[in-house]
Amino acid sequence: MSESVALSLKGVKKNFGRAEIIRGVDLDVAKNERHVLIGPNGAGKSTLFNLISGRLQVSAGSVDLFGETISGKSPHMINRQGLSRSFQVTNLFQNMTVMENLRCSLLWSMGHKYAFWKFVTKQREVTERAEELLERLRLTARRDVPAGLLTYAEQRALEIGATMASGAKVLLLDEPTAGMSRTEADEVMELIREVTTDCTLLMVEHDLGVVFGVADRISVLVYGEVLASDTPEAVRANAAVQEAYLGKEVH
Ligand SMILES: Nc1ncnc2c1ncn2[C@@H]1O[C@H](COP(=O)(O)OP(=O)(O)OP(=O)(O)O)[C@@H](O)[C@H]1O
Repeated sequence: MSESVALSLKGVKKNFGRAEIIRGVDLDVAKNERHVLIGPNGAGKSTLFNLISGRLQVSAGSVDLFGETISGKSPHMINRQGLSRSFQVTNLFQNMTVMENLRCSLLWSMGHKYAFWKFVTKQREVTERAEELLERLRLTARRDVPAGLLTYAEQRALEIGATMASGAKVLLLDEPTAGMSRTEADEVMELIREVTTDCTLLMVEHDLGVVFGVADRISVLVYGEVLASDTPEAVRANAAVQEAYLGKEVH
C-alpha cells in the first residue's frame, strides 16, 4: 500500500438480493486529492458512499483508510479513524450560533483525546482555532447568528467547517451544491477549496461546471463499475465516457 493513498477500494461489490449494484470497484484516492465521483442516476454513487462510510456492508472486496481496512467496521469507528461524511445541513445545531457550532465540533474531537484537567487548559486553544476557522469560512461577521438563520450557502460552509473541526482527514461530500443558484454554488465551492486544503475529498456532484472546476481526478461510475478514473482533461476526452454519460454537455 502506497503511503500517498488515503482511501483505497479493492474489488468492492454490493448485492441487494440478487441484484448486483456495485460490480467490482477498484478506486484509489490520493492524500489531499479532490476526487469527484460522477455517473448517471442509479449508477450506484450513493451506495458506494454508504459502503465507504460503513452504513452498508460490502458483499465482497475491501475498503482501506490510510492502509487500514475499514470495511466491516461501524460508521462510528470509521468516523473515529478520520473519515467523515457530510450530510447537507442536518449536522448543525440550528439554535446554536455559528461560533458555538464550531466550538462544539472542536471540543468533541478533543474530548476523546484529553483528560479533564488538560481539556480545561485547552479551552483557549479551542477558541483560537474556532476564530481561525470562522475567518477561513468567511463567517466572522456572522459568529453570533444562530445556524438556522444563515443562508443556505452559509449553512453548507459551516457544516463543512464543523466537519473539518471535528478532526476529519477524509471527507465524503454528497452533492454539496444541490439546490443552490450558480453564484451560491461557486461561492460554496470556493470555500470548500480553501477549507479542505489539508484534507482528502471524495465528492459526488452532478453539476459538471463544479466538477471540472474543483476536481484533481474524476471517476465515472456506470452500472456499478468504474468506467474511467483520471484527470479532468483525460475524462473529458474519453470516448467511452462521452458516450455513456457526458455526451450532451461535451458537445
Ligand atoms: N437498499 C436497497 N435495496 C435495493 N436496491 C437498492 C438499495 N439501495 C439502492 N438500490 C438500487 O441500487 C441502484 C443504485 O442506486 P444509488 O442510489 O446508489 O445510485 P446513484 O448513482 O446514487 O443515483 P442518483 O444519482 O440518482 O442518486 C439503484 O437501482 C437503486 O434502486
